[in-house]
Amino acid sequence: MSKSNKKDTELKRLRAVDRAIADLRRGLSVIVRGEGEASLVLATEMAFDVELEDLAAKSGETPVLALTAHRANVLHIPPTGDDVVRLVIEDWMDAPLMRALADAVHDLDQPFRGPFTRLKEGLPPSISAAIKLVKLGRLLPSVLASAIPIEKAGSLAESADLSAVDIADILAFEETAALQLRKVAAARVPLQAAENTTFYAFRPKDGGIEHLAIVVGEPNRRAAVLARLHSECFTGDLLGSLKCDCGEQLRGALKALAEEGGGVLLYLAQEGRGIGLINKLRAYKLQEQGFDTIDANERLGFDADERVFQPAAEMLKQLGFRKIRLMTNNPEKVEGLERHGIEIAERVSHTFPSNTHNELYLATKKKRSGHYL
Ligand SMILES: Nc1nc2c(ncn2[C@@H]2O[C@H](COP(=O)(O)OP(=O)(O)OP(=O)(O)O)[C@@H](O)[C@H]2O)c(=O)[nH]1
Ligand SMILES: [Zn+2]
Repeated sequence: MSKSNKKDTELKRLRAVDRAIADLRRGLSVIVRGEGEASLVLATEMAFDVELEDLAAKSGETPVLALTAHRANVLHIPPTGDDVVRLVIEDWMDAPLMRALADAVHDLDQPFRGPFTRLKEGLPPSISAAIKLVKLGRLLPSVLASAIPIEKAGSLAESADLSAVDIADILAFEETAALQLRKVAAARVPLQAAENTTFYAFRPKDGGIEHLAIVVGEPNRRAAVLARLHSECFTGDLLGSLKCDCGEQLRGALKALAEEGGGVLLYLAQEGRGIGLINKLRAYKLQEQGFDTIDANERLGFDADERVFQPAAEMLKQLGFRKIRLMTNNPEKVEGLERHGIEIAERVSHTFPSNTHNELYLATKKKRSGHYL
């Protein structure tokens, strides 16, 4: 395949995933196609009567409800050995119950009816990929899925005006988007903490999720450059939430970079460790109920940390920073960057005093996530 054809194909694939995400977020069903099998899927949190009727009408089948193994465990559904667990939809299960199965916020005030019947054999890869797809859309990781014959997927997509996306494209999405990142804007923005500062905006070629690199001063690219990877935190960065240490870490990093005379801060669109702001607020609600930051993520069905570090590595490389001194307490950031070709010459501790609201959060990161603190 020629270089330009390959690029066209990659863009088409990114676009197919992006379109499917947009539709799922609107409560529309989409087709996920695998090798010889396909599913029509709907995000469970968007399942109301109308959407469920539409799903059944289009597929001609009763769907199954798919959850992650984390979420199934919380619902006391025994494991199946797969990452995704499917439940049979029974007559007594209505739309509010289905949504409540996906959303842990009501676990304590609405004890679930049951027993549930789970399907133990033959998990279709299209359902696992659909869970990945709703996660990419920052929705709760649960779908309603009906099997459709693969040979009918194309005609159904056309006749019902549905998005159709291949499993392989969903699985490759984050990596492809990261490798397609390019600088689309650069401007000097003097900051209180660092007057000589330039912002670079990176955007994948398909117009997907944008990230920022903030270069302070004049970093010496021949030496290991002081660097910080900061995941977006609307509550902490902008509003000074006391539940986390993000605001202090952000401002502290800029100050340290200025004192050093040069360095780089990546501001990554990975709100809530990659689960998105709405899901982070759901996790905070669970934290009000007494669960810690990791259990809250897992009760919602997510992993403790859903971030990938390829976009960060790609931005560093494009800016000419191949060797860095990384300000972090998180061993996964060090490993994640190294895996993608960035040399970490040194890990620089990046700790700030706790307050009464974030004490437990910081202690949990140390105790359960292996953070150096
Ligand atoms: N899901 C979830 N995300 C949170 C919570 N508290 C903070 N965050 C998010 O966690 C991210 C903070 O990440 P970082 O500042 O990179 O922190 P870190 O992974 O602890 O690593 P270092 O600060 O580098 O040591 C931001 O995206 C926050 O929105 C929480 O309780 N739940
Ligand atoms: Zn935060």
